[in-house]
Amino acid sequence: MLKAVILIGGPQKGTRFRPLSFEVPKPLFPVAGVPMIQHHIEACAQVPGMQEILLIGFYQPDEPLTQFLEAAQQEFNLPVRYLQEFAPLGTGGGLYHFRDQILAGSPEAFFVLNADVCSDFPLSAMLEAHRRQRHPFLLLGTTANRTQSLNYGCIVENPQTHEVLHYVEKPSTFISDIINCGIYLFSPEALKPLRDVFQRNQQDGQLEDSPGLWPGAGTIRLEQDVFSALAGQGQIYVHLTDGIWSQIKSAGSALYASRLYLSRYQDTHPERLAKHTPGGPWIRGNVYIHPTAKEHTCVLHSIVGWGSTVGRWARVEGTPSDPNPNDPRARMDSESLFKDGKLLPAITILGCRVRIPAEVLILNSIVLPHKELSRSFTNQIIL
Ligand SMILES: Nc1nc2c(ncn2[C@@H]2O[C@H](COP(=O)(O)OP(=O)(O)O[C@H]3O[C@H](CO)[C@@H](O)[C@H](O)[C@@H]3O)[C@@H](O)[C@H]2O)c(=O)[nH]1
Repeated sequence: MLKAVILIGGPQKGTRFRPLSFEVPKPLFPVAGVPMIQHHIEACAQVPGMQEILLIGFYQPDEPLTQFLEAAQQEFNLPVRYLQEFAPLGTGGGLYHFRDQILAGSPEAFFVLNADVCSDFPLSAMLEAHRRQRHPFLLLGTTANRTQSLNYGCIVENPQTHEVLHYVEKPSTFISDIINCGIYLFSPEALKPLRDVFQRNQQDGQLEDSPGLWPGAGTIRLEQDVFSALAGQGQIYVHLTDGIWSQIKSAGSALYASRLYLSRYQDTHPERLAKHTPGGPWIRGNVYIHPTAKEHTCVLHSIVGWGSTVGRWARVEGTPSDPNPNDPRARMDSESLFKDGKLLPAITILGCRVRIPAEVLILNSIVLPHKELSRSFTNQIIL
């Protein structure tokens, strides 16, 4: 029997996702037409023996989250429950705090997934690898180029055994081009080192300063406190993948992730892709059309918030910030909005209930919710 835990964080996280995260918590933001974590849940539900999926985070369980959980339980015929941390306990604190719930029913192993990643989730392959060796920790790893690797957890492996010999979270200089995907398979024994960190934290008192995290003993950073500490001791292994994978940190990366998932829909969900119908729009590429959308305008490389309207013959356009197509190891850059005091050209984002009149151009701009524009704008943040 297996379980899965999805780490969904909380309201202080996902600030690079504003203004989109004002309307809906980031883990529920639609990517390729469905909430971001629905892709995770679908992948977990397909693994034979999956018994339960637990979401751990520090959001208040509000209406959208409750509705999502109910719908997911029905669709996948599995318990999908939310466990709320009393404070931000870090990526490992919630796992330790809710250990009894995770281990209830004695699962053979449990997956742990960061909510803000897009992947084809090779969970069955990870399970096979785990069953061969039964090590406490199995990390999914992929490659990144030298510069971009510094934005991730970096893994030095033994290429023969795939043991993790050295792990550094977001190093300041190059360590390895193998990066941590934030997708793990843990055996029940993995909770023992978490208990050791908890007990050490209790003895040592005040934790070293970790911005945004609760300063109590219950806070555990999976990456620094566990992976770095246990690397080279025969407990942590890496499973390498060259499948699709990207982080979803900003609106630009959500758009890129949508593209990756849409390209998989041909195989996984052909019913979600728009088809050409007589008299309907001409469909080029892999397209998801929201049932409420009416097409009579040009929207490119943009995210349009709920309830927004774009007038006829208007053009809403952004500049995609996709990884360099000429570098097979390139990943999304952790984008910053400004360079040398200037707004960088990026995707256009319309917050919710924005009104764009007919026949205007909105280019490389971010429009905050509830704005009614009366003219064209280029390279602006409209407050
Ligand atoms: N429940 C809970 N979840 C949390 C907390 N803090 C973060 N998370 C969740 O844990 C995941 C990781 O978040 P970050 O702490 O922001 O780390 P990161 O910068 O995304 O880096 C992590 O992911 C990379 C891959 O995307 C890794 O390369 C890196 O090593 C690390 O694991 C996200 O899904 C986030 O919502 C917390 O206190 N509580």
